Amino acid sequence: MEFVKMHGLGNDFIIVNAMEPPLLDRTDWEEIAVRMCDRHYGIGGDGLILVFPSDKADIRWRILNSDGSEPEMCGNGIRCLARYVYERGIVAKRRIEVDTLAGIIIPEIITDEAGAVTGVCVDMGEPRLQRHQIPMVGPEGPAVNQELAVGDEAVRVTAVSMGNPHCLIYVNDIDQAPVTTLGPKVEVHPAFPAKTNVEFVQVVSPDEVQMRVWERGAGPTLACGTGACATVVGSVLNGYTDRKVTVHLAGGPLHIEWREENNRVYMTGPAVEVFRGDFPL
Ligand SMILES: N[C@H](CCC[C@H](N)C(=O)O)C(=O)O
Repeated sequence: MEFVKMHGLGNDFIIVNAMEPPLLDRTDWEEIAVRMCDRHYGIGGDGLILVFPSDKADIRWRILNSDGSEPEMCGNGIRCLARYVYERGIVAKRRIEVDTLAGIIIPEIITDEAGAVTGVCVDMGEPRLQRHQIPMVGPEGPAVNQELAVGDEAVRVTAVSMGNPHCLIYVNDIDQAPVTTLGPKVEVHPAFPAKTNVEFVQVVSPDEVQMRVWERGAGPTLACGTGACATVVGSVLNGYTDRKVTVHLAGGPLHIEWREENNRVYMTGPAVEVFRGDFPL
């Protein structure tokens, strides 16, 4: 089975074109994702992206985490998908409509004067803030700067969904953030019935933050696109930043804007192809 390896700021994905039989008809993609994403026994990756035909958008995709779970959305992944289908002529348009579990998401290809792809801007849609939309247990309404008991710790959290759940924890020093200790505890906290991604955020200025992430179903990754979007929404709600923010991740910066006029979040960043190969099924 042919695949392409891509990444968005080091958040890396395996992409497979499943638009034709027999791949179109497979029902074991969760198991295949675990095998392909294994960094020792497989190709290695934070996730597997599958391209399918769609009757209501240009294409439909599935994104699977490296543990085989299926999130509603993935920001770095959809930039990689957009570049993949654009450069192969699968979708001969710069503005690509993708049918996802979070609704129709619209990446737009950015090129230089020579026509080379230099990045992707994605309309990530509107954030979801009501607890039932995260989902998060507790009194209905936005969860902004709420106290959450994690073991014998009391942590203040802000919860935002971009189709997938995010729990933001603000810290004073990003280099000391307990990503690999507190992250996995919050990921599976009973307050989040669908589990959650966990973002640690240090505010640098009204238009800059540092963020590190423990991802649901993938663990520590170098970048998280939906997490960066959630981080800006949460930072605005807490009064920490403006609506246009550079989110500095371990893998590099993402440019995020939560537009007041339409309540939609826009994410701009790179998508890079690393290698191609053939995986034995
Ligand atoms: N692990 C995430 C999905 C991937 C999100 C992240 N890689 C991104 O770029 O948005 C989840 O289960 O919600």
